[in-house]
Amino acid sequence: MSIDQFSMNVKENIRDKGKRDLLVPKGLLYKQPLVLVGRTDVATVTPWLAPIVWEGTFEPTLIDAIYKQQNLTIATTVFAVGKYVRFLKDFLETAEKHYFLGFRVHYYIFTDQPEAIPAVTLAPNRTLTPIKIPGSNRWQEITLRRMERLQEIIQSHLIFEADYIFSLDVDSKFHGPWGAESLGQLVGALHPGYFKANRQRFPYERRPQSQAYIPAGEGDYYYGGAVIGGYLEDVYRLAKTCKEQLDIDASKSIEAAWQEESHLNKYFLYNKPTKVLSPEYLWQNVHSKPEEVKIIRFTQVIKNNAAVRPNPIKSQIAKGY
Ligand SMILES: CC(=O)N[C@H]1[C@@H](OP(=O)(O)OP(=O)(O)OC[C@H]2O[C@@H](n3ccc(=O)[nH]c3=O)[C@H](O)[C@@H]2O)O[C@H](CO)[C@H](O)[C@@H]1O
Ligand SMILES: [Mn+2]
Repeated sequence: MSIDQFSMNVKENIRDKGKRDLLVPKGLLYKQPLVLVGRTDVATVTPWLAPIVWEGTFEPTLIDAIYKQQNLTIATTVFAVGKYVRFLKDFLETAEKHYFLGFRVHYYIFTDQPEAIPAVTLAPNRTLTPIKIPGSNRWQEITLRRMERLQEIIQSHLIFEADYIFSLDVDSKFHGPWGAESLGQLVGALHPGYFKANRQRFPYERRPQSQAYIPAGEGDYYYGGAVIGGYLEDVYRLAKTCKEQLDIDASKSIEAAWQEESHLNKYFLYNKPTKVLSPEYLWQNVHSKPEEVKIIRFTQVIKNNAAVRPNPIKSQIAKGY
């Protein structure tokens, strides 16, 4: 399928469903939005005027009511290769308690062991499709290959089946509500290790030979590779671009500091996300919870990399925190 054909299919898909207007059910009651009252301890908007989503910046009753009317399907892709299948049970069980409750969610589990997917009871309107892929003896290969798989599945299936997509790390658990406030055209999440850091400290790729190179003095935020979301068309373009950049790097035998996460950061620098999720949506319990983080919605579980990765390397076991 050509890109033009693909874009047309996406547009048809959207037009047919008549979605994306923010229609509110008549008579819905919610707290008055006040122009002079809001979060003052954190930035709630980027310099390019994309919302940064924090507790207290949105009204869940209102947002959910708006988006429920759109009859959406949220595709959610998760990779569980090798020993990472052990994370699926908690991931799915906690997602069923907190993630897009009341919405149609379609999980796509990419794994080398479909038989090891645990039988978790899903709420009505929620389904799970296993997709068998080969294993690998390098964890870096598994994480970076996600971009290629994402591109393929969006193009071949998801544009016909879903309205939004999230790609999430499997070594994660939900602890608090994650709903329609996270939806947008192109969505990234702030990495919990760097939201207070000076941009000089961000672990961007710093070698000019890599396509993921970000020069000193540039960069907005450090985004985590564990959460990518948006419209299918936009995430398709992101995945396709990152995959191409990863291939160019591979042809020069260079691998960016944090694989596809480095390429994602490069992409978001020049193709800004339209919505940015605060670290509430990507937490790690190794950090003590600061005052600004009122609620933790999604965390990376503390894992013993040596025990779960096919090729643990000491220097890569901890990222600058
Ligand atoms: C919090 C966060 O933003 N994490 C990112 C970070 O390290 P992480 O330490 O979070 O990377 P990770 O080991 O969790 O790997 C990322 C994901 O790849 C999959 N996987 C990985 C290895 C394996 O053997 N089997 C398997 O299925 C699995 O879905 C996992 O969640 O950097 C990685 C790239 O270097 C990814 O960008 C991660 O998203
Ligand atoms: Mn992870």
